[in-house]
Amino acid sequence: VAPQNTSAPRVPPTTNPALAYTNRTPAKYTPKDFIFGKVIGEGSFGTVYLAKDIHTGKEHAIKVCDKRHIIKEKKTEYVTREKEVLNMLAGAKHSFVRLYCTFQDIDRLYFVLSYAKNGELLPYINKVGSFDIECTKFYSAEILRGLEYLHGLGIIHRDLKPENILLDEKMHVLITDFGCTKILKEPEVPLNENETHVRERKNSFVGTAQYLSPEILTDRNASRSSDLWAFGCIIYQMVAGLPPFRARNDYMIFQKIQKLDYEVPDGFSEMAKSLVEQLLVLDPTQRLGAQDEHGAGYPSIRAHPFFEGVDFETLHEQTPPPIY
Ligand SMILES: Nc1ncnc2c1ncn2[C@@H]1O[C@H](COP(=O)(O)OP(=O)(O)OP(=O)(O)O)[C@@H](O)[C@H]1O
Ligand SMILES: O=C(O)C[C@H](Cc1nc2cc(Cl)cc(Cl)c2[nH]1)c1ccc(Cl)cc1
Ligand SMILES: O=C(O)C[C@H](Cc1nc2cc(Cl)cc(Cl)c2[nH]1)c1ccc(Cl)cc1
Repeated sequence: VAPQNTSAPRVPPTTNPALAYTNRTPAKYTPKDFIFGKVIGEGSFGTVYLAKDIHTGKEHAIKVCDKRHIIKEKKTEYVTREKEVLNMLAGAKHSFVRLYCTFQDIDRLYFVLSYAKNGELLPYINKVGSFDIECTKFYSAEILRGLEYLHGLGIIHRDLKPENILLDEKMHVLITDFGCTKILKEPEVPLNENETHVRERKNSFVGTAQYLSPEILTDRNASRSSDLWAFGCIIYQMVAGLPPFRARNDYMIFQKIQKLDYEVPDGFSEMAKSLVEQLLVLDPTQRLGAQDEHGAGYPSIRAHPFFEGVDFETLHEQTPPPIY
């Protein structure tokens, strides 16, 4: 406790909880260091709670996983790997849901994550129908920054879609990777020459198939370029309000993807159309950015006229354009 300054007038200890935070955080957290609030989501592993760190007042999303369930589902490997991935992302100053700390008690594992106060990106696209060009440029640029960082670490997301793009309090992008609710074991994807971190993938056909690239559908061999395809689908969706490959069921969606069967609606911005057309290319090696040198970001995508005027280096300091 700070030494009492005797010369100052005696004031009653504050009753304002905001001033009661010591900001001294414990070396190892326990559940008692948090005030658990409402449930913000039910996952396949456990429950995600809104929680407040009693030392800092900071809000977090805490993913609480039941150990017995993880063991029963034989998913300790997956959970351990997701923890590794999240730890690798800890260096990212932006763009990702971050893992602040982990701890356990007798029955549960606790992942203390950044809290995406404004939820998923998708409802914002649905609410306004489609983004104006300023919003599309800003949010595509923030997602691109995330992909550059992720691919720079040799990590491929493999399941990039609007549901995995969350928004923080200031409406900046926080990429995460919610596993699919049913996680079916899938043969280990072979490590390709430059991929250092193979993430065990759940059966990616569960959940939304609309953003899957042709190569994931056919030979399951994902590469960084698979994320560029998904990136193209998301840009299309921000402009058109709907994903490019739509059909009544997954099988028909797969057909359309493999035949590159999509239309660009009237009124679709020419610049965005040009960028989308260069990302939605069946041959992964021919997608814009696929030839860029690994680990040096995507200069050829940044250079596309669509991103004219975007300052990529200061995105996270900029105020996101209003979505209306
Ligand atoms: N960091 C977060 N901030 C805000 N909301 C979150 C956060 N993490 C999860 N949620 C919410 O909780 C819901 C469930 O999260 P969870 O990650 O468990 O989903 P899941 O798809 O079952 O993933 P997994 O299979 O890996 O558990 C999400 O759909 C999301 O709405
Ligand atoms: O303290 C650490 O970091 C290491 C432990 C390791 C660990 N203990 C486990 C117990 C079970 Cl039942 C399952 C997994 Cl995946 C487990 N992983 C741990 C604790 C909490 C969390 Cl969220 C992850 C891993
Ligand atoms: O918040 C979630 O549900 C996702 C996280 C894991 C997670 N995997 C990721 C992979 C990538 Cl590439 C990026 C982020 Cl931010 C990622 N986050 C997670 C944490 C714990 C467990 Cl048990 C499963 C998944």
